[in-house]
Amino acid sequence: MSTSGKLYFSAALALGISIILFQLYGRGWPFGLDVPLDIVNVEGRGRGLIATRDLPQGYLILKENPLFVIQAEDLGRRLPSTLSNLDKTDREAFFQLSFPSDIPNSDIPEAILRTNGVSIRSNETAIFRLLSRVNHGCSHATNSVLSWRDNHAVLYAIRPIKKGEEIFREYVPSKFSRKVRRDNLEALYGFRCNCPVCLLSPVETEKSDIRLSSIATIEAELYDRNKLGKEEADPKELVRLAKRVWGLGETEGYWVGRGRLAEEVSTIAAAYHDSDACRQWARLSAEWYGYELGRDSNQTLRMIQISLNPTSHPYWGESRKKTEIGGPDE
Ligand SMILES: C[S@@+](CC[C@H](N)C(=O)[O-])C[C@H]1O[C@@H](n2cnc3c(N)ncnc32)[C@H](O)[C@@H]1O
Repeated sequence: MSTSGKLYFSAALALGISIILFQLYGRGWPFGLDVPLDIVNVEGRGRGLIATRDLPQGYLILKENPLFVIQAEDLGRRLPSTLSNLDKTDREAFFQLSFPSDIPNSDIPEAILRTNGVSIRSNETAIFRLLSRVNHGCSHATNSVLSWRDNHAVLYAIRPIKKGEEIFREYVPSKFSRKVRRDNLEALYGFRCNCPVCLLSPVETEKSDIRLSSIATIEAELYDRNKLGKEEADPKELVRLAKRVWGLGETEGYWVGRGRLAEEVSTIAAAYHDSDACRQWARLSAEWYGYELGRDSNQTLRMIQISLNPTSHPYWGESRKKTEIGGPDE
């Protein structure tokens, strides 16, 4: 090979290796974002992420390693050493994240952490370059779900997202009236929610509030596990409640938690010995866990396993009564 050929080959090899390393370490494409997202200013919410093309339901929008993970307690002592252990690029990325404007300089690091920290396990908070840019959206504004795997976070599209749409996730559950949601967010995160659902007209807000409050009340009753298998529990009534929640969620456009809801009904079916219903509800649950948490998530795989073998359900035959529950379409 000629000298110029060797040079050309080495340059191409070096470029290839650097691209692979960037991908592996989740830093993204060196000349821009390697994800179908852009960071833009959004009215009333600072900066946010928008989709740069249509994303289908269940799409893995982002998979990201945190800049760091920190124990939530005793932050004042841990944060300075955590930041000084970061390399220069990561430290700069941290200081580019947002924080309230009225903060004295000495409090900025902690303010950045509080504004952008994502709770990943009980008592652990993580900071991300990109995921920390996702704004909160209540109810049907939420179009993505963030979950934590062993050492990285994933963000899935819970519904199809159009090119130019902002990506929202729930910082806290939003099955409350607008006033309660906004007060919660203000108390916990220090901002007044300006998501599209909180900006609905008073008439639309009232309708949405009624649906969300009903979902919360009915779910609380449904998830009261003690009811399962008790003599007084009426499995058909529990399934009716689950279908009611599903229907209200459909009208509201609020789909977060459908994997768990369908799993609950598969559990009722298992407890009351209805293998057909258990199989069908477990299949539905696997489908929705797939959208929310990924098709390779433990939850999805567990529900696929149950759909293949309903009697392997841990609650199989828990009740002495045998009852036909019926599938999702009945
Ligand atoms: C994790 S950061 C999200 C990214 C941030 N908007 C930015 O400019 O980098 C959280 C902060 O964004 C703003 N924010 C997020 N969701 C919001 C919403 N629904 N309404 C108003 N502000 C919001 C608040 O200032 C909040 O403290």
